[in-house]
Amino acid sequence: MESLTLEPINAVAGEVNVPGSKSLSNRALLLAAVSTGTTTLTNLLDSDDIRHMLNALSALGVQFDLSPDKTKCTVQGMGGRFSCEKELSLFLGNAGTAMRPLCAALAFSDVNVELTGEPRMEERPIGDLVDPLIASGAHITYLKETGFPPLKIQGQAIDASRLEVDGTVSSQFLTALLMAAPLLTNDLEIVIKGELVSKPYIDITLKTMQAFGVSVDNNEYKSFHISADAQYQSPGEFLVEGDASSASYFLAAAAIKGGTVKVTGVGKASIQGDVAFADVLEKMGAIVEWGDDFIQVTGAPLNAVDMDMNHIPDAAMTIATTALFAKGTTRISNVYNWRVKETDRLHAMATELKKVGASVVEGHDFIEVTPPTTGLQHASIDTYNDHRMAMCFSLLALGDAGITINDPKCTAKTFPTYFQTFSTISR
Ligand SMILES: O=C(O)C1=C[C@@H](OP(=O)(O)O)[C@@H](O)[C@H](O)C1
Ligand SMILES: C=C(OP(=O)(O)O)C(=O)O
Repeated sequence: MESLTLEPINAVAGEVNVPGSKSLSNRALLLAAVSTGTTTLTNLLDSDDIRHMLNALSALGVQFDLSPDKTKCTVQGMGGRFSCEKELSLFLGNAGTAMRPLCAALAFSDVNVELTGEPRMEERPIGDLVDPLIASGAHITYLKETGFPPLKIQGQAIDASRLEVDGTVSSQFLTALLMAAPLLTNDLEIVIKGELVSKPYIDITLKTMQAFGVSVDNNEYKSFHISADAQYQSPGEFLVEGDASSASYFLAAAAIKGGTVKVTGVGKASIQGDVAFADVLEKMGAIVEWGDDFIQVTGAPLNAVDMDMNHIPDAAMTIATTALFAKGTTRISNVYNWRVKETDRLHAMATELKKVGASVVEGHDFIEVTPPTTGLQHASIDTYNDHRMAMCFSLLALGDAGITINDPKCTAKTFPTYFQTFSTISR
């Protein structure tokens, strides 16, 4: 297997313009496809997850023009539901932001499709989305395990007026229903069962829908109402913000090493909840400066934190490796759903942190990390086909022992050029 050894880095400094947000790229592509009018998306992310969405849209007959560097895409909106006579099989890799939203949108469309993915996708739950759709008349079948992809969808117009969705495992199920709701011709009430996780991603969904002309009544994240006359209208142009989760690695590097790093493309005007990662660094002792379109961090001695990080599930992983450079025991709590993402992230993180000498407690929904007293050890880190494992553990190069990352190309899911970009802030 390919591996990459990072020698110890003496200092970090510089400026990084992060690539476009995965969450916004895939939401905006889907909404542009079902809008009336033509949309030009700029600063689109070029990565595996986005490629899967683009391939799916293309197979469904959506016309778009992608620039040679794949960061600008002009989409001809279809003005409503998908319609395709051919039977299709759409391979969506391990992209949750393609699988879940396409599942709901296609269930309401005139299509006959199978949605498939990588082996890990077949272990990532989707029953909390599919079951309420089936209960309201959609024709969806599980092709292997009940509750998991692959799926067969025989889409059709349904006249559901109320859907109940469990919010305790993934916010992407609610996101999928919200984005698909305007494809129905009636009023829809979506009611959340249990405590909704990853709430800021719902804000991304609602704000993106708003940009495409649809307002949703949000009753304190407990229920949502979409009116029968809601219809997507192209905004003409849509600028994808830089990815706030991708920004976390560069900001953490500055916090750990003591230099100053400025990340541009995302800032205090961002609609992504993961910008709150910078607040965690500040709480740990780093100095943070904000602009509308940038975040700048200057390092200082770091102290451990004990925090509920349910609101920033992706960037919270970066705190787990940053904790190796902080004084005391860091506790990241209320992150049960790390277990159902690209890998079981609680277990993977605990296993690999132990390899560098940390003391780790892996709980059902939390992790505690205490740095070793005798210095970090060099280790060969397994990444479990999880882009964030590779990116988080690159921060170990800021210690005295360096680090070896196995399968570094797994960052292609959201950040194919990660290691090149990381080297630009290394001094
Ligand atoms: O809606 C989104 O764009 C996402 C929601 C989050 O998932 P969960 O809601 O499953 O926590 C996040 O982890 C994922 O990377 C992207
Ligand atoms: C959980 C993630 O991805 P997905 O969109 O596939 O859920 C992630 O990018 O960390």
